[in-house]
Amino acid sequence: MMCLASRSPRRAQLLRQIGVPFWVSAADIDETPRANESPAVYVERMAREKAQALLASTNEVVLGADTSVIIDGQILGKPVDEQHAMDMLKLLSGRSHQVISAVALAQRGPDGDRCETVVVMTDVQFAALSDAQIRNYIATGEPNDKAGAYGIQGLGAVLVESIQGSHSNVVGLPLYETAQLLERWQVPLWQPSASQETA
Ligand SMILES: Cc1cn([C@H]2C[C@H](O)[C@@H](COP(=O)(O)OP(=O)(O)OP(=O)(O)O)O2)c(=O)[nH]c1=O
Repeated sequence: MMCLASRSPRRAQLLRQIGVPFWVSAADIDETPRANESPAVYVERMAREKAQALLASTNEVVLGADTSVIIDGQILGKPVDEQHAMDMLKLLSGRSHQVISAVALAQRGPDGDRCETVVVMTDVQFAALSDAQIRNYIATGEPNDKAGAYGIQGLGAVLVESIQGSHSNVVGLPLYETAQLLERWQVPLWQPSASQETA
């Protein structure tokens, strides 16, 4: 059975949505971007390192993923505190930004490790937010564990005017592209036993 190398409840739910059976095991990796590393390269490297970190402990296919918000060439990860969340939401207010997610599949093999990645970008147009709206949103606690300090799948839907591209990519796992990758690796989808919780 596939291993999901992620502590994100969103990623687990998205995988269940498409009926992929999996178990969860996550390792800690250093998530610091390298000097002059482009956002797409960084996000892809993070997905790969999250998956590869588990190859020492399983022979199964491992899926790792990473999501970052990009604005003005800057990579926004998760806010470290409320001030940081406020700064991020002010920056996003009234503008469009990119959400980049990468998915990596990795597996040990007799002839060496295998790894394949896919990187997906979605444009997100934010509404113009008042300071009071930003404060109220932060007070809900939703921004805490999310790249760019918002969740499009939750209360944050109110802040998003429109998107161009994949919605699941913004939530943390681009389902169409992930399914294509899984099919190439012959990992089964649409298994009834895996999708019960979201049916
Ligand atoms: C932009 C956006 C991000 N997010 C979340 C998805 C990711 O969980 C998180 C980005 O952080 P990540 O570092 O990509 O993932 P994670 O630390 O939550 O989980 P793991 O590394 O164990 O896989 O932000 C949303 O849930 N909704 C959104 O609209």
